[in-house]
Amino acid sequence: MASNLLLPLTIPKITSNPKQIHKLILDFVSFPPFLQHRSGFNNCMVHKMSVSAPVTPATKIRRTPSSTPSGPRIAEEKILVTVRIRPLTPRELSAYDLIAWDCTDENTVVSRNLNHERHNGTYTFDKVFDPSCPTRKIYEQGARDVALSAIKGINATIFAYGQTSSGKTYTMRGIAENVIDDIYAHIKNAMESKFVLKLSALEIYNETVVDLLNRDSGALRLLDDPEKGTIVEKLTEEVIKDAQHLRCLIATCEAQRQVGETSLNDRSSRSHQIIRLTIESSHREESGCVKSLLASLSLVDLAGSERTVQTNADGIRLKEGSHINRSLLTLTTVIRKLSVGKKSGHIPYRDSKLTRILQSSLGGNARTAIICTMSPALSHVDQSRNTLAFANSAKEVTNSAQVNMVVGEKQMVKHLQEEVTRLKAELLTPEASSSKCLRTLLLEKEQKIQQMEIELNEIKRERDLAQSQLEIARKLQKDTKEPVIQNQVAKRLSFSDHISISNRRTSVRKSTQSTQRKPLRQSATCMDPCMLVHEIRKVEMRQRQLGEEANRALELLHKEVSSHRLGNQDAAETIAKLLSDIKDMHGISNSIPEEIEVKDKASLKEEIGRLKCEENTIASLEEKLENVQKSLDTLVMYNNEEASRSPLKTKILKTNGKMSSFIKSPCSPSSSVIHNIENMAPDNQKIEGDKKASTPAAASKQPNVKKIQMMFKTAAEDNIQSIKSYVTELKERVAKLQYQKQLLVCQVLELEEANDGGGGGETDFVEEMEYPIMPRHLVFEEQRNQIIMLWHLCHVSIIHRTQFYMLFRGDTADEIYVQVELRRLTWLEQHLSELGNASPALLGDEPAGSVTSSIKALKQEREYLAKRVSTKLSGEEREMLYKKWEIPMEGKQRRRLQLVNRLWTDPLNMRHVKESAEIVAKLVGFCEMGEHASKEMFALNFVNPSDKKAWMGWNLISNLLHL
Ligand SMILES: Nc1ncnc2c1ncn2[C@@H]1O[C@H](COP(=O)(O)OP(=O)(O)OP(=O)(O)O)[C@@H](O)[C@H]1O
Repeated sequence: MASNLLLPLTIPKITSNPKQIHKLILDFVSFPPFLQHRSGFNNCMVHKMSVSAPVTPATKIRRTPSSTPSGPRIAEEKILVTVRIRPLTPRELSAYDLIAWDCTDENTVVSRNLNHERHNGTYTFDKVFDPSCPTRKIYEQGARDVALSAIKGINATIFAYGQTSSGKTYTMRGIAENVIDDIYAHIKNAMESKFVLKLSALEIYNETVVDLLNRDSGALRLLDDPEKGTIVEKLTEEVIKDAQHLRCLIATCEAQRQVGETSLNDRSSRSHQIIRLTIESSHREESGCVKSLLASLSLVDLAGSERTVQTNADGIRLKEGSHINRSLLTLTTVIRKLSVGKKSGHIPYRDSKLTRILQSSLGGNARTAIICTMSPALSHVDQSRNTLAFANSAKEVTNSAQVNMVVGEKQMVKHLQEEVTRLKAELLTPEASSSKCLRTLLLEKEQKIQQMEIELNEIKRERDLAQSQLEIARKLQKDTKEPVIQNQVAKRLSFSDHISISNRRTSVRKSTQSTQRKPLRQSATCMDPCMLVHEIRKVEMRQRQLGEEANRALELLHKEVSSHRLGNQDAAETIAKLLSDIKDMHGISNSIPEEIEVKDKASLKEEIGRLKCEENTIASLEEKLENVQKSLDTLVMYNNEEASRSPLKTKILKTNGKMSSFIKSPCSPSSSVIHNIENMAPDNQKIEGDKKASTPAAASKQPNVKKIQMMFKTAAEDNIQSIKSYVTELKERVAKLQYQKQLLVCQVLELEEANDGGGGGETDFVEEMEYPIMPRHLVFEEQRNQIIMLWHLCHVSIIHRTQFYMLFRGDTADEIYVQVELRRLTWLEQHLSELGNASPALLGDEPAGSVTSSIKALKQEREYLAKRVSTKLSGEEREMLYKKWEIPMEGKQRRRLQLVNRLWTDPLNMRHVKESAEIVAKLVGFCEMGEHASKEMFALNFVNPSDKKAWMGWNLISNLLHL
């Protein structure tokens, strides 16, 4: 869409004042090279500069301070969100529909709560317009400021969002009219500038992009341009001659757009329409050099969300409605995630063509205003609530708009050369009177111009260098996700590198401060913080394991020592100390949090702080191990002394039982020896008896007892020795871990420095990263929303939906079922749409037949459930539901069917989904089934308690499989 946007620049007369030219060039290069965004057009440089877009007090745009204190500032601004309530339509008036909303002031809309719900809805926005408000006012207060930014080189987007028939097209038509008037009024007044306006227009119909200025070109492809973002291939762009021409083209686009009749709107837009006006303004500034501003204004009229029950859509309208709802669901998800901020993780722009095309307007380089339109009618209250919920999220989304400036370098150089030639010519034909003075002056000028030419070349060279650096940085950033860099990280962590940590840290700091600062910082920036934090986590886990191992070792030691029954106060103290030491160690390792999500810069900083604190903790861990080792040495010494001083016989024999428990420990290094001892002396009592015996038999056992003593002593020493070496080993491992961790800290510090010290461009690298880890509950919620939409699109049994919805709440064990369901439904939906798009001649009646039979099955299912309403719901419950779901007073049977027909019809409204599931669950006695409703039944098939396959989406799959 953006291709061929730029016309060759025409240069008005340029000043010959070298000072001014020089200043302009300095202006031009005063932005770091990484901010000099190179456009796709030859010989032009597009600058993105900070925006100081005027903010009228009336619009009350919320602004947040720039996140980059130094360097060029990028203005961050929240999306301007307004709400327009239209008057009741003749259709609503004739149905005696009630008004359900009040605008209590110019920022607040309140639900009248005619349904007596517990929560009264009050919503506040930048502006709220009541039904009497004319479009001119809506334009002035909710769109003009943003729209006219396009004249100043800032991309702008205005879009209307709302349910079908809420007045989006009506509003956008008025906005476009006003924009055209204002833009041409501005052009008329800006005599010093030249404007080139171009128009392109497209619609997204059933997920197909169509050129509204040339429908014959068929479906257009979306391409990803690394610099320009998503572009539409081969989209026509018309150069606008004047206001009348522009109006005419917009009218043509409107006439080309897909429109159809539904029960809610005679002329319902069945596609999303995007009209893009590109404005390029070149003007002569005081400095006299050419600069152009280039921006686009997108006017977006979305198709409206619709409930099948209300539109009574079938056939082609149903298919259109499904596509509309689906892309709006993606838009809602994108907005919801953007509103949460960086914690939200991946933003699914690519899930629909609409969000791909609008990506830069949603959280990107544009100023955006959204006008949410809604019907005041009570019959649409749920849909209006959805719109307001969308508006609520949208008002939290922040954009970073920049001025897009274009400078034609070739023209500048050419002009300078012309200037030199002109001055030379003047020199050759001097006027007699002032010849000398003029000659000197011209010589001076010539010198200056030469100097400037040199400078210009230098600037060009710098720019090329910066661009190539940027390319390398980008490439590196891409590469960080690949194994090569992971290997590099691993290399950096390897212990073969014997440079001391402090040296390394100093060298890192020095190098970042040196003249080589940029490449180093770039490489640091390219290190994925997630990867670093992941490495730190691994180290911490190993530390925890070491703590546990040390704990086990000390417990063994404790058993070993107590088995000797030293009975000595010193030894008891030693043991107590050892145990408390090891507990401390364990505590330290346990105090390391298992999981910290590091998703944004703030938490990364927190993480760095925590790591810094932990250096002390690790030091104390080392100290404790040192103490443990000392204590062990003491024990060994004590043991040896004891062995030489007093016979251990009695004590050892008495503790035989305890030793055996130690023997069985897998850590015992002398189990075979002790095992022999066990066989030789199986019972304390017996040996005690033996000891006292004076019979020859008893006497014959005396040498055995000595042998046993010796063996016990050796075994005990062996054990202590092996535990000692084990502790030494642990100590070494902790030291290694500390080294490893400090390396990581160094890397994180590098990263921090690179982020803090760098200009906006480098910060962007980090901020733009999409962190892959997303909390499980959010993933589940996301997937469940998709499933709900797919159920709706594939006409899956509502009993199946209910059971699935009620059973799977996001436990870890549910993941597999959710995956299976999602895959199966995605497959089904894809096949349905493929069949839907295929030529009927190729397929005969099959796809239509499959869909029809599913819809029929769903209808039968609803009839079945309607019959159960009177038996499964009490009279009171029924009345309450009729009231709540606005079921008109008609025959009993009809009311029941109407109630059931409304269940599971609004996949975008989670409250509706939950309530529907609860009602269906009651109707089929799902709550009573309790444990019988096993999750496993979802593993293979769509299910239904009554086993009527016709009700399942399954029969649809079977049909498809037979194609
Ligand atoms: N502010 C308003 N004042 C008077 N009439 C309005 C207003 N807004 C909308 N209408 C009328 O309401 C009807 C529906 O409006 P419109 O076609 O603009 O809705 P929409 O949201 O674009 O619907 P869809 O999504 O189905 O295309 C039209 O007849 C339109 O003239």
